[in-house]
Amino acid sequence: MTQIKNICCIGAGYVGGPTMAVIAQKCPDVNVTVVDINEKRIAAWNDPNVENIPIYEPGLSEIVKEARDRNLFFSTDVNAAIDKADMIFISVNTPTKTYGIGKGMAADLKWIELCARQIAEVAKNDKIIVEKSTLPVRTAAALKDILDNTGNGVKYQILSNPEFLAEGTAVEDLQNPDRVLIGGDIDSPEGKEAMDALVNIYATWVPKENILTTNVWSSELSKLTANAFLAQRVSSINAMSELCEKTGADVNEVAKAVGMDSRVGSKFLKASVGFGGSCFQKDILNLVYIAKSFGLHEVADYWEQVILMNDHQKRRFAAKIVKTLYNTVSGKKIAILGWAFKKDTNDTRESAAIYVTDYLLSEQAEVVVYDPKVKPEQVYADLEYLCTHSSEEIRERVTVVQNADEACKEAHAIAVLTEWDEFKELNWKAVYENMLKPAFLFDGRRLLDKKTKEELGFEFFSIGN
Ligand SMILES: NC(=O)C1=CN([C@@H]2O[C@H](COP(=O)(O)OP(=O)(O)OC[C@H]3O[C@@H](n4cnc5c(N)ncnc54)[C@H](O)[C@@H]3O)[C@@H](O)[C@H]2O)C=CC1
Ligand SMILES: O=C(O)[C@H]1O[C@H](OP(=O)(O)OP(=O)(O)OC[C@H]2O[C@@H](n3ccc(=O)[nH]c3=O)[C@H](O)[C@@H]2O)[C@H](O)[C@@H](O)[C@@H]1O
Repeated sequence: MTQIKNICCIGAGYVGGPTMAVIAQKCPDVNVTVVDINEKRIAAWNDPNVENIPIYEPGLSEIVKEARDRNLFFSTDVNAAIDKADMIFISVNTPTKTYGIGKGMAADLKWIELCARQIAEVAKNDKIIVEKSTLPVRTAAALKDILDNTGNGVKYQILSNPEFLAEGTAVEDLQNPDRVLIGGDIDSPEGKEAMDALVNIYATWVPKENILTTNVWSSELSKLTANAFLAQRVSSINAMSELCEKTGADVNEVAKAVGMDSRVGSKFLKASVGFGGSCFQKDILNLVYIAKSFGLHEVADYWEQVILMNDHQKRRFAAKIVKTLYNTVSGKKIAILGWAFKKDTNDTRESAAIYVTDYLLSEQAEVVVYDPKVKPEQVYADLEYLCTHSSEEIRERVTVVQNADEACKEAHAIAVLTEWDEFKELNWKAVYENMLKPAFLFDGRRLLDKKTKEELGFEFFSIGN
């Protein structure tokens, strides 16, 4: 049986970093090297002060502290790590294509292909390649094509091992996963052996019955399907939130009543200003693109509606602010509480806050942002990326401050866009007193209690109520 001694992971991002840290923690006899072309990111992973690692996740810095320089290494020497490894995880970014065929929908596999070509060039002995990135179904065939055509006699097994962690709970999700999914060439002895090698890594801490093995295509497609199902639940409850606002029903009560049916389940039924994050939108768009490319237009339209509903939810929340403030926010100060796409992460990719702020800027608002974990430069970069407003305008009209009280001072309105716990604990009485009146409070996360806020004097609006 193949005994894995050296693992290399290409990509030291939100998935590669935490996933490899947990493997290194649980398997002290395996050397794990995480490599990346981004020198700044690798330097941050190696920062002597472990609090400065580039990704904020509860519990992660402790694990890095325990394993780093024991059997967990971060490096920019990609070739050396590939050469040494028996097993190579590919955990690079697979964003939506921004050019050419499939622009705005298909996954851009440029970075995946570069990894395959680099492995093909460097490898001198047989390797197990593990797709950790989220990929379109049948990508393994393309990888195999590239790897098998070098003519240097090296043999590869390609496994699909999609990651299901959610940001903000990555460590907990990795340590106690609902399931680990491994797809491989189940029909050949070599394929089976490679799968067993990866099963054995996870079996160090995951019960065997939670480790699922399938063929490669099922594994690749299951990841896109899982994200589509999760996002679809959020869009479904968000659709109901708008109907609740018109009818006097309360979306939290509806979600509870519906979710208590064990066939439905209670998770992922929290109405919000819209889902964000680097993956839901990109993975569903990718699914839509794949369906279309097979001519399955009804399938494509069905899933696309999840995205359209999400866009609508973000837009209607921003529009509600403008309409409530007497149809104009021009020159008015709006405080944005929370910029990350969910609490307990510093990741802002596709965060609803970006789109709401962009909308408010188009209405000429003055925006003040506070988020406990997001740096000012990230806020500016996120807005600039949309290209709706010039960099000068954004820097003139958007201010990023260091605490919530400062953000809310003399504001016309507050919008809560990330459900950080600390926003619940603010001195809301003082916040109210320091605002212009009437003081409007828009809760995009159903985080705050309506009754107590109204008692303080706020004009309070929350999603689905
Ligand atoms: N962020 C998340 O919570 C989850 C993400 N995924 C999937 O995992 C994959 C990675 O996602 P993230 O970690 O969020 O991305 P990320 O953007 O945080 O990290 C990717 C890293 O790969 C590096 N990279 C790209 N090409 C490279 C190359 N040729 N050689 C060396 N390094 C290279 C980049 O510099 C970057 O640091 C994506 O396919 C994503 O869909 C899956 C589950 C959860
Ligand atoms: O492939 C991925 O990247 C990951 O995508 C999601 O994880 P993540 O995006 O990190 O975070 P989620 O907890 O799923 O939240 C996504 C968005 O939906 C929102 N959401 C979530 C749940 C809910 O009930 N309501 C709601 O609005 C969150 O606020 C957030 O903006 C999935 O939950 C992970 O299983 C998957 O591995």
